[in-house]
Amino acid sequence: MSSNTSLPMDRLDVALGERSYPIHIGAGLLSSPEHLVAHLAGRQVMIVTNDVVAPLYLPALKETLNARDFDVREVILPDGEPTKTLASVERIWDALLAAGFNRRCTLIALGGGVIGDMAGFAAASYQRGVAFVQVPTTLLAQVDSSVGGKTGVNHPRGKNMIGAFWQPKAVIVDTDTLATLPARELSAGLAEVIKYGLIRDAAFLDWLEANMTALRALDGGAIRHAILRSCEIKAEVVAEDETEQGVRATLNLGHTFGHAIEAHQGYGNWLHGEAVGAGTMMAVRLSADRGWLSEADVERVAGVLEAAALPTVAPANMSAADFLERMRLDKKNLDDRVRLILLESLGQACIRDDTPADQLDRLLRDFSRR
Ligand SMILES: NC(=O)c1ccc[n+]([C@@H]2O[C@H](COP(=O)([O-])OP(=O)(O)OC[C@H]3O[C@@H](n4cnc5c(N)ncnc54)[C@H](O)[C@@H]3O)[C@@H](O)[C@H]2O)c1
Ligand SMILES: O=C(O)C(=O)C[C@@H](O)[C@H](O)[C@H](O)COP(=O)(O)O
Ligand SMILES: [Zn+2]
Repeated sequence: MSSNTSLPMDRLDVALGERSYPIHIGAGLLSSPEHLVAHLAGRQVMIVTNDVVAPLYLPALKETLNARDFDVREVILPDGEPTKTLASVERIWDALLAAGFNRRCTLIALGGGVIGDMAGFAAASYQRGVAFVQVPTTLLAQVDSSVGGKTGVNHPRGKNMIGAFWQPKAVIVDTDTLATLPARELSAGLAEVIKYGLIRDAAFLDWLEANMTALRALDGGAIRHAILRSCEIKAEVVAEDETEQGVRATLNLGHTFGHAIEAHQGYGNWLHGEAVGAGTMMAVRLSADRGWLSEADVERVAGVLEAAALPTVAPANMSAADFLERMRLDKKNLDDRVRLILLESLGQACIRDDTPADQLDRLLRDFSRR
């Protein structure tokens, strides 16, 4: 732990050469904006947020930046996954142009993953690229979406189909913001936390099983450890493979199925983390069908997902054909094979495009029948 303010704080770095950046994690960081201010490119600052987060956290952030003489503007978008569209990004571009902001401006993404992904894409594309800082306020954004530079929007045919890799200048995680997060959203974030244990750290999975009650009760120590270990794993993977040529794809465990669920159900009806929960169960079942996991492993994963109050079955209204139609469009596919993230063991992921068609079909039918 490093501490260069009066607040206890952890610091990690995402090692990407000249695009490297810090992740600061601590309680109350929004009220001590030094870390944020250090990463603002010039005086022009555009805060991008939504109408749920704005009343909670925008006034204090604006006040501290105004007090330091920044030219602070804001865009307040409607809440939710349905607004993760190019039209919303256009609203951010419009606000930047209306303010006369130049290439030395900085965007601040204040909110969950939806805001972070859109603000990041607006930053990647405004005047061919300006700085942005992530201030994630959901657990999901604090453990996953704020780190790694995947930015973009949804297309009706598929999740995150339009976007760019564009790294933030810093990630500022104020764990106090989780106090206002609805329980359903906390569970959605836990899906990505569980993912890290499954793909890369069996000991972390053991720890999650033992600490799920504390996490759901927002125990400070447990939350801090979960965020720190998740960010460490994500930073490590991203540093190894920034643009998903290989190992980064393992961060997609459960997502091929999950993204199909989100798009098919209509964006926002199943939360991203909920769809990833069900999708993870499908990937785990398939890994067992392929002979890599035991039935006891499958039960363990179902147990930890259920303890996090996440779904472990697919939506009743989705057929195998519905799944396959969406899965064929997945960004990981390189030719006409479906590329899936599976588990060789709990804590060890693999990337496979050799699932026999009849085995995949049986899995999809089994999950569709539940
Ligand atoms: N870029 C990446 O690497 C990456 C990784 C994972 C997920 N994602 C994307 O992130 C999105 C999901 O992010 P999310 O789960 O944060 O959803 P979200 O951004 O919709 O936020 C969830 C809900 O919580 C509200 N909220 C945010 N902070 C709050 C707070 N502190 N108190 C009360 N309410 C608060 C939001 O307004 C929203 O209603 C999806 O679009 C997903 O595709 C991206
Ligand atoms: O950072 C990554 O890489 C991930 O895959 C993290 C995922 O949790 C996240 O949902 C991501 O947005 C999915 O990316 P996509 O390329 O499958 O759209
Ligand atoms: Zn995800």
